[in-house]
This record gives sequence, C-alpha cells and structure tokens, in this order.
Amino acid sequence: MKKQNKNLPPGPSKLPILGNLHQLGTLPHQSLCNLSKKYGPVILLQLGKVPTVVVSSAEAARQVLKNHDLDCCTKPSLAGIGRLSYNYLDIAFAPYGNYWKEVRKICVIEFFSTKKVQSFRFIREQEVALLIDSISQSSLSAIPVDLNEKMMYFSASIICRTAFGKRFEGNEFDEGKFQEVVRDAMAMLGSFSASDFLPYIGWIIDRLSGLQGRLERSFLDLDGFYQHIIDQRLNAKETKHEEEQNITDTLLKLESNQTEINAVQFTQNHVKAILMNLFLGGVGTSAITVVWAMAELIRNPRAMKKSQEEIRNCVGNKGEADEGDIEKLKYLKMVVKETLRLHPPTPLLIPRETMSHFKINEYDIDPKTQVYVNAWAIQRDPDIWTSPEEFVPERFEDDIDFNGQNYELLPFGSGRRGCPGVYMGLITVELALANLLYFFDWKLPDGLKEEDVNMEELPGLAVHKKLPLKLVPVKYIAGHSKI
Ligand code: HEM
Repeated sequence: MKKQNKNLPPGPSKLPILGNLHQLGTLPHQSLCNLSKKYGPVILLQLGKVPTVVVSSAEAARQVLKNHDLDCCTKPSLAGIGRLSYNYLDIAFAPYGNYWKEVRKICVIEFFSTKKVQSFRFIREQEVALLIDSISQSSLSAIPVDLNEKMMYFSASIICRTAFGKRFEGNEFDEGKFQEVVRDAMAMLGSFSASDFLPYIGWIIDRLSGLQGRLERSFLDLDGFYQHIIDQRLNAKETKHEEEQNITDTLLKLESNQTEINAVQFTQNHVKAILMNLFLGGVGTSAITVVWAMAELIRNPRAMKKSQEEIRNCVGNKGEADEGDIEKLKYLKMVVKETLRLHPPTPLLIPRETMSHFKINEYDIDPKTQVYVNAWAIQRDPDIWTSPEEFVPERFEDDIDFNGQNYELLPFGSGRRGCPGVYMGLITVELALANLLYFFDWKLPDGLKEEDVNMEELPGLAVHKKLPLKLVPVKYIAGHSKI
C-alpha cells in the first residue's frame, strides 16, 4: 500500500532523529494518557526509528487484544529485555511462535493451572503466618512497618518455595540489595533505552547515561541468583521424591534430556530465562498491589473499616483468614479490583509488535509497529468510570471480572499474551490483604495525616510506589480492638 493512501493514526509532530521520544517523560503511561486526551484513543508516535501506536480506550483495546490479537502478539526486540531474557528465551518477551507456545504450555501445566496453584495453598498460608508474626513484633513497640519491604519478602518467599523449592532468605543478594535488584530489573525491562530507538548513536547515550552499566549489574545479580537455584536443585536431585518436583526440575529435565523445542536444544539459559519470568513476574506485581491497596485504605478510613468488619465477621475467633474464607469476602475482592483499576502494576501491559497490516478505527496499522495498550489511561477514563480518580470499591458491586473480556479493566492484559498468573497473583494478594486487615488496625506514623500519604509512582515495567509505605500496626484482639 502506498504511503499517501494510508490513513495513519493522528499524533503530535516529531523532532528530527528523536521523533517523539522527548514526550514520554519519566512516567510514560501518564504522558501518553495526556497525549491521548489531545489526539484521541489511537495515536501514532515515532520513538526515534520505531513507529509506535498507543491505544487508550476500551474499544480500541478490544480491537487490539481481541479482533487483531493474532496480528500483534509478537514482541519487539529491545536491548534491556534481550539481555535480561537471555535473548528472548523466556515467555513474556519471546517472539510469537512455536517456542513461546511450547514453554507457555509447559509452565501452565506445571505451575499456573488452578490445580497446581491450589496445591501450593499450604505454602501461602505458612508464609502469611510468618508475615503476621513479624509484623506482630513491630506492633509490640508501635514501630512503623515498611510494608514495601515486608510484601516484597513475602511474595519472593512464595515464588521461591513454589517455583524453586527453597525458602527466600534474602541473603541470595548482597545485604539489603534484594528490593533494589528487583526494582532495577523492572526499570530496565520497562526502560526506553536510546540504543533501541536511535540508530548509530544510541549505545553511546546509554553508556554515558549509565543505563548500560545498570543493565549489566542487574543481569549479573539475577544470573548469579538463578545459577544458585539451579545448582541447588541439581545437587538435591538424588534425594528428591517425585512429589517434591517443581517447575525448575521440569525445566532442568528438558535440558538434561537434550530436548529440542522448535528445533533448538533447551539449555540452562532457557531455564534461567523462564525463572526470570516467574521471579520478576510474580514478586513485584503481587507485592505492589498489596502496598497500593494499603495506601488507598489508610487514606480512606471508611473503606478500611468496612473491609475489616467484613473479614472479622467472617473469620470470627478462628484465628486467621484462610483461603476457604476468601470467596466469602465480597468487599475485599472489590477493594482489590479498585486497587488494580487505579494502580495496574504494569500500566502499559507488555509492549507488542504487529506482524501484519490491519486497521483500528479506520486507521492503518503497519507491520513492525510497536503497540502499547495504556491500561492505566483506560482504567481512569471518565467516559467509563464515575469520579475515576477516587477510590470507591463499591463501583464493583455489579461484578466486572478479570476474565480478559472486560476491556475497561485490564490489569492482567488479555488475549494470547495475557497473564497466565492471574489466579496465583489474585489469591496471593487477597490472602495477604485479608490477614493484614484481620490481625491489625493500622495507623499513620505520628504527625502524618491521611492526605499526606505520598502516592507518587516509580517508573518501570512494573510501577512501584515511589516512597515506602510505613504504617503502625496495632494488634486487634477479636471482640475488642486496642484502638
Ligand atoms: C497482581 C498480579 C499480576 C499482575 C497484575 C500481572 C500482570 C500482567 C500483565 C499486564 C501481563 C501482560 C499481558 C498482556 O500484555 O496482555 C502479564 C504477563 C505475564 N505474567 Fe503476570 N501479572 C501478575 C502476576 C503474575 C504472576 C504471579 C506470575 C508468575 C509467577 C506472572 C507471570 C507472567 C508471565 C510469564 C507473563 C507473560 C505471558 C506471555 O507473554 O505469554 N504474572 N502479567
């Protein structure tokens, strides 16, 4: 098709060489939301050399993720992602094709299926008990608890035990570096590095800005961690019973059997790339969601009280909320939905790349175009949501689900590349939140008011809360709160 006959999506004018790169700002989902308010729900940008379409309405998202899912379900090649995924050998960033289909299928059967996730129930419940114990210590002396730190350790422990068969001790990374390593890796996976967009000179900019150094450090930290897991599993090989086998063992077996997937022999790099997805995909997202939920609840005492009453009435004197209680906690589920609406952990989902020509809203979309679905913008769209900036869990009384068919609520994405960890992520978040609210009343540290809680975001593929959320836990004793 000739260029002049094409009806390309609208967009802002471009600078030479940079195109629209300078308009991404530090939080691209917010900058892109502002651009879509001016130019419409489907916009075309030029990020250096890369044409990029951003969709920001539920209807346009439906066209991308449903009608044209197959046209745009491969992934762009980006420098940071290439390094951290051992050259796209993982699931999330692998190009569409037989390799991706096969490894996703193996991981769904061995790790993400409802049956497997349910079999990990005792691990989640044990880890929640440990989390509550450690917060109880702080409550004795009314010390504020850093919920970012607690939740990152909690979700790392669950992923390590379920996927790697070991507890997460924290000392796998140098002292205190664990949160930094995860946040840095997520920042690298979501970064717009100059070498991806600017031919010839990009790598020089990345070297001077320190991005390349950070990327290499991130890679080496994580590579050492995966190597340690692999060595441990190989050493424990002789002593393991069949029922103690986990997804890491399954992947290592593919390697030792010299299995070929898509005519390529499975190696330890393939194993490490998939471990990367399970670790980074699972740890940050669940932890971030609990932290944002607690930040919203402390700013909204009415919703906090309503949720606590529901949980405490349901659990009574039983001693803890277990997974059997979760289905009964309707308001808690609404709180989680409202949190994921306002704070989708990956606000631009994971970028895709088109494989063929198609149309959205009469606009021509070319092959090899990068596509972002701005879930953050859609989930705050005033045409869909009343008072979209306000935290109102009650808006979910008319059950909208995360089944990938409601394009106004997309925290897990949709279509072929949709998140396979929905059930695992949700049950982890709901169980942790239910127990945090059952066992404790929560106060802001002295001198802070509800409106002072900082809600700024940290840029990255997964958007963390910029400042740690520190709250004072006050142990609740069934029947009489100490407050
Ligand atoms: C609150 C929890 C979670 C949220 C909000 C979340 C969100 C997402 C999103 C938005 C995507 C991209 C979907 C798309 O582009 O359409 C994704 C993909 C993915 N997620 Fe999750 N996720 C969560 C939990 C998990 C967990 C617990 C794991 C693993 C332990 C996981 C592993 C993955 C993987 C492997 C993919 C790539 C799928 C593919 O490309 O085929 N996620 N997730």
